Amino acid sequence: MTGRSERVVLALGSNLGDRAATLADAVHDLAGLAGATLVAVSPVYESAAVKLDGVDESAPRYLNAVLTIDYSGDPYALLDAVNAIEAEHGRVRAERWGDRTLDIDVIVFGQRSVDDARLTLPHPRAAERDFVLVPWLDLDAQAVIPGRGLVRNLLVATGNTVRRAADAAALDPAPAPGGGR
Ligand SMILES: Nc1ncnc2c1ncn2[C@@H]1O[C@H](COP(=O)(O)OP(=O)(O)OP(=O)(O)O)[C@@H](O)[C@H]1O
Ligand SMILES: Nc1nc2c(c(=O)[nH]1)N=C(CO)CN2
Repeated sequence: MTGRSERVVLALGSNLGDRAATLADAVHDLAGLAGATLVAVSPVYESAAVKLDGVDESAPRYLNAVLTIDYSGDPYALLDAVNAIEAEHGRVRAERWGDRTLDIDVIVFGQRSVDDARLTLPHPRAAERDFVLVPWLDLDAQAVIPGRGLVRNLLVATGNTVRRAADAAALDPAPAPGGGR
C-alpha cells in the first residue's frame, strides 16, 4: 500500500470475556494491519456501561482505550479491517450499544468528513463519550475533533466518570517472547 498516510484515532471497548487480553490482542492486530503504523496507545480506563437508556450499573463494566495509527489506506478499507478484527474476537451484533467482547470505533481519520450508510467521520457520538475523550487526551492534550473542537473542552461538557483500570496490563503491542498475558 502506498500513498500519503493520515493520522487515525481508534477507540477500543470491551465488557465481556477477558477484557484486558482482548484489548491487547486488538492493539496487536491493528498495529499489524497493512498500511498501518502504530503511533501511540493510551492507558486503559474502566467505566460503567452506557446503554441506550442511560448508564447501566448492573451490566458488566467496560475497559476502554484509544490508540493512534498512521494509515495509508482509505477509510472503508480500515472499517472492513476493524470489523474483521471485531468478528475474530467473537463480536456479535445483537443489540445497539449492547454488551460486547470488542468494539472498535474509528473516531477521526485525518481531517476527513464522511457521512454515508456505512461510515460517519468523525464518529458522531465520540464528542459525548468520556470513555473516548479521557484516554485520547492522555495521548494528545491538544486533540481536536474536526467540526466539534478541542477534546479537553468537550470533556468538560460530558463530565468524567471513567477511572484508570488498576488491574489492566499496559497495552504492549509487542509483548516479550514468553512474556504471556
Ligand atoms: N466512525 C465509525 N466507526 C465505526 N463504525 C462506524 C463508524 N461510522 C459508521 N459506522 C458503522 O456503524 C456500524 C455499527 O457499529 P457498531 O455495531 O460498532 O455500533 P455500536 O458500537 O453499537 O454503536 P456506536 O456506533 O454508537 O459506537 C458499523 O457496522 C459501521 O458500518
Ligand atoms: N462505558 C462504555 N459504554 C459503552 C461503550 C463503551 O465503550 N464504554 N460502547 C458503546 C457502544 O459503542 C456503548 N456503551
